[in-house]
Amino acid sequence: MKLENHLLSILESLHDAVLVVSKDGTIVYVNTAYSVQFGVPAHKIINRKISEVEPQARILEVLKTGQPLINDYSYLHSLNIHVFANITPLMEKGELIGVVTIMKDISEFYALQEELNRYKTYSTQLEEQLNKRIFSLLESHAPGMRQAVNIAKKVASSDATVLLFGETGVGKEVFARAIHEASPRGDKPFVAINMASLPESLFESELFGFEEGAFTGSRRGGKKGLFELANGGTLFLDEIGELTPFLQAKILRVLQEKSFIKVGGTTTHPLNVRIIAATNKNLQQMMREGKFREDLYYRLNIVPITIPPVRERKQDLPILINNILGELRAKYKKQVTVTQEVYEIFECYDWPGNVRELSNVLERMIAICTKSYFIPEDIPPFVREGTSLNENPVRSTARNDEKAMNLPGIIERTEKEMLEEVLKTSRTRTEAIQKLGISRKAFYRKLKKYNIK
Ligand SMILES: Nc1ncnc2c1ncn2[C@@H]1O[C@H](COP(=O)(O)OP(=O)(O)OP(=O)(O)O)[C@@H](O)[C@H]1O
Repeated sequence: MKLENHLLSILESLHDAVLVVSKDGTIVYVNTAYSVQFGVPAHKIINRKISEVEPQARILEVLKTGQPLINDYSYLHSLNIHVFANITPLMEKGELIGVVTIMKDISEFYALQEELNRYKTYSTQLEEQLNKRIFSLLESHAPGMRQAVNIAKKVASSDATVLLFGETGVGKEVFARAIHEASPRGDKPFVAINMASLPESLFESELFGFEEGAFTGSRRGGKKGLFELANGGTLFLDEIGELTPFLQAKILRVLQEKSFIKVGGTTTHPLNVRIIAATNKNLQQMMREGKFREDLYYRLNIVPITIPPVRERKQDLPILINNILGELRAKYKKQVTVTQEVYEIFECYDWPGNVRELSNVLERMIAICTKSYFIPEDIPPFVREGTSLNENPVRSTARNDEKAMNLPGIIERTEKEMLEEVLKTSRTRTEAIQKLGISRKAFYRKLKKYNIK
């Protein structure tokens, strides 16, 4: 078979549209696929100039440059379609004699792509809204806390292991739950395990479960362990710093092998969980002292997030109080508000037990409160006293007798002296505000109250 004789038949048999223009831009050929796909009979287009038919045709560019355009997207105004085309110069003896275009109508694909993009935008918006709701408890004005929340939001969508650092009661579990809920595993279980409360003897059966007959008196049908209950979801390993070296080795093996064997069993069960661990211990220090395994530390410390204590984010007290009171109001069926004086006393306390302590204090206050607002007298004495005692132990000890006589007066005097002292040793008022750890508003209110210029 002599191919040259059959070239036209070959072009006619193609399913892609073919259009050939001569050097001067005249359309000299379109194949049947072109006419069928675009609904243009050959006689209506042949001998017309491409520049008239489609003034912005990319073919004109190839005619001008002699350079091919491969997999080139364009929109054909004359036909109202989107096409992908290979536009190739036809050369003879080194000279351009025309251009051949092979195109595919991708309008349907294009429409689907557009729809997909619309859905993607919509799902991103929904995800953002969901994230906003999930992380709403962790809203903050403090840079350290905002940074922690931002990392949590970013890492939520992945399966990366997260290690949460923070003092007791800062909200490590609240963070872990938020990361879980915002993750693709959000509709699967979230299982929290407090490592400090697990005795070594029960560790394996609690975590891995046991098979029927694993030991005398073991339950019929065996028992699922926490690892199995968390399957597909998130496992929150709280107080990881409390694990004994023996248990550290056990946990490490499971994390390395991503599988576990039930007590009394031989079958290996795959572990499909996302791990979030938390500690209030300095794990690096523990590693240096040989109390925490390095390999376990590095396996857990993929994405570390440090949650600052409340004393470093006192500007968040109104948000935290609002969050907590929201629940307490419903629980106690009382509509209680917080007065400015109460805020100010709260701001001066260091909250060593962090959000948990704040929550307990508010609950204690709401439980005994008979008015529709809290006043300083509703605040437990240790918080009110902490206001002056924490700030200057020497001065407060010296005034113990006086304190017993007139506590509010002493608090005020001490506060005034502290303000004057901090102002004296600060270059700017902003610096003083930072040192005092109170809001700008509270700072200026106090200056006015004590007539400090
Ligand atoms: N941002 C917040 N808004 C409202 N309540 C919060 C917030 N953060 C924490 N809490 C509440 O404070 C208490 C302590 O929080 P959580 O248990 O998450 O702290 P933790 O750091 O895990 O504590 P621990 O170190 O003792 O395990 C809980 O009752 C929790 O609901």
